[in-house]
Amino acid sequence: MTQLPAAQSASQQSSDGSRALYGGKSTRRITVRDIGLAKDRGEKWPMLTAYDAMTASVFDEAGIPVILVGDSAGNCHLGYETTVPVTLDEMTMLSAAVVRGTRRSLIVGDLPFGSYQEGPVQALRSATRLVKEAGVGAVKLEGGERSHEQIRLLVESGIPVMAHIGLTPQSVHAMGYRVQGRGEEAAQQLLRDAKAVQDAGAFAVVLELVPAELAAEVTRVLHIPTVGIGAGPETDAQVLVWTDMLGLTPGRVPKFVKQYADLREVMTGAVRAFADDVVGGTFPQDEHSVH
Ligand SMILES: Nc1nc(=O)c2c([nH]1)NC[C@@H]1CN(c3ccc(C(=O)N[C@@H](CCC(=O)O)C(=O)O)cc3)CN21
Ligand SMILES: CC(C)C(=O)C(=O)O
Ligand SMILES: [Mg+2]
Repeated sequence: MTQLPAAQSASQQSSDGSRALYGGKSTRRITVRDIGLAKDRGEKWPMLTAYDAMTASVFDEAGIPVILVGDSAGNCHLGYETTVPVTLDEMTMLSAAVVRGTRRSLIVGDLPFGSYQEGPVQALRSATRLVKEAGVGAVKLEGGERSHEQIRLLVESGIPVMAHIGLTPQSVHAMGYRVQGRGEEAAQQLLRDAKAVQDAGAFAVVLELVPAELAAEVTRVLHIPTVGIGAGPETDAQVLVWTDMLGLTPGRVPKFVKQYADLREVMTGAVRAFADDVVGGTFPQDEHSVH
């Protein structure tokens, strides 16, 4: 039996930030339990999507505690128009790559459209693939009251579930990409959805494109963490699609995106410099050659 050094066990009981999800000392893989404890401490945390091992390794090394292998891979990685065509085979392959590229981040795999809507048994079969074949620590699925039986069976089976309510993009053909929870009736429905996923055992819930005041109320009422995207500043966590926040997504991005870099411009400049060098005969030079 290895004994914990005294200094380490003392620091784990302190409130000096050493246990923080972001900026903390621990190098082991983060668990859903750690996520729950962060809410009790009032600690906010960041989440980003990733769809490949290399990008995920950057976020892991930067200390991002939770990485979502989102089905936004459909439009951000695989070239589809929406998330609707994404298959469970595709999500399994991308999730496995993200797990392989990371050491500390909790990896959440998105269940794609059609892989859980038939019912709890189908949901369990699909989630089991992401856990066994890809190695994710949790799965995410869309829907509040309508998905509570799926959430309950997964959680009873030992698979942690992140729920996702408000705008649920897999339902784009039914609801469009519109703000959810506006008006008294829609706000009551969102609150019922939030309580339903918490009661079913979800460890966290994404609130997408809901009014900031309503997201704040849901965050106060729930004991599980809320993860906002277009849901104002009061949620326990914030998530963005990585290609949006780093300026790689072509064309228009949603209004809730803050762009922290312009990777499309950086990459275009570098690629043109390479092409100019090749055409002009200035690459390769002697240092890039073998003799
Ligand atoms: N690149 C990307 N970023 C995302 O955030 C994202 C995806 N893809 N794909 C999956 C879902 C779909 N999401 C979306 C898609 C469109 C809007 C959108 O058009 N929103 C309008 C506001 C609409 C309204 O006010 O009712 C906007 O201008 O922000 C929002 C979220 C979020 N997710
Ligand atoms: C936008 C987030 C929450 C998502 O579900 C995705 O990236 O697929
Ligand atoms: Mg998704």
